[in-house]
Amino acid sequence: MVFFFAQSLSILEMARSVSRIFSGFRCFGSLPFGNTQLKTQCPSVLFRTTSERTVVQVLPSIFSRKPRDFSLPNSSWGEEMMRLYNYYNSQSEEATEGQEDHGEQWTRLPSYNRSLKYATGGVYLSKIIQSKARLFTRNIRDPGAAFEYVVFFRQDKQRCVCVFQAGHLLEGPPGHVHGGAIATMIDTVTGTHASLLSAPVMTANLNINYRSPIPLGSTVLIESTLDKEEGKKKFILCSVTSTDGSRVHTEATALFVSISISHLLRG
Ligand SMILES: CCCCCCCCCCCCCCCC(=O)SCCNC(=O)CCNC(=O)[C@H](O)C(C)(C)COP(=O)(O)OP(=O)(O)OC[C@H]1O[C@@H](n2cnc3c(N)ncnc32)[C@H](O)[C@@H]1OP(=O)(O)O
Repeated sequence: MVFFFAQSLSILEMARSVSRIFSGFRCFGSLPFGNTQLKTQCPSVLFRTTSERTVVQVLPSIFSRKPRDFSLPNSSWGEEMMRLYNYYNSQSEEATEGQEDHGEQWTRLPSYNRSLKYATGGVYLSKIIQSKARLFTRNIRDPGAAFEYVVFFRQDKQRCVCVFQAGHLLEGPPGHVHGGAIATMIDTVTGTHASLLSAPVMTANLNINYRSPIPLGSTVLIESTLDKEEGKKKFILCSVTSTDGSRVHTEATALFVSISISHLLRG
């Protein structure tokens, strides 16, 4: 279960927004959740029952520990993964001060192993929903064993590109990546894209055509573009190709629907 807060903003605002996602939930207000209400008061967070008994009060220092950003290079990243990371990263420097930013550069999106833990107040939502919850794609400790990926976003083109290296634990057909693992990555990239447009969102529909198998251990590009927006619906197109673009592995369309937080808490 994943949700995030972001707005469609200029690229500099976007970068700030990305870092805010995980420090978000500040001044979250109160949320209806069965008989329990979560009330935040900046700078401290109060978690109360309906009888107004304070269960715990937390100071901001608890949230200051910096989480690991899994979208940064590690020793398992192969040559092609590093080459593409460096390529997109070299085009993603922040605009210098005073320079107008039109979102014409790539922005690398950080990626953590929990959706909620590092959000101010979110730790309590995390406890309510499931205290041991971890992001599906980031829950295998052995670097390189499963999903190694980094997502970049370009606002002016409404495009995400993900460099994905598929580890040995993702085997489906012998020597090749499992279709469910490919679907997971498509959902992740298109879901990230949709959430940048308006969050929180959930996948309503995902259509996938598998065109050619992806060799295990290889690096591929997953690209998403915004097809159209209709009210709270976001239609996203996605393709998975070899890194030189010569081979189409997978094509997909995805529909995301904006939801309210209470939709998630209802279960
Ligand atoms: C800055 C950012 C950094 C990002 C940092 C990243 C953090 C890391 C990222 C990881 C990213 C992972 C992303 C994973 C995302 C999931 O995997 S979500 C999990 C899988 N999805 C689910 O479990 C969803 C289950 N379904 C539901 O909850 C509800 O059916 C939905 C989808 C929310 C829709 O319910 P609803 O809000 O009541 O909407 P409803 O009124 O029924 O329909 C609204 C509209 O959508 C249409 N619709 C609804 N469902 C469908 C459907 N299946 N097909 C076609 N149309 C549909 C309706 O027809 C309606 O259309 P209109 O009449 O408005 O034209």
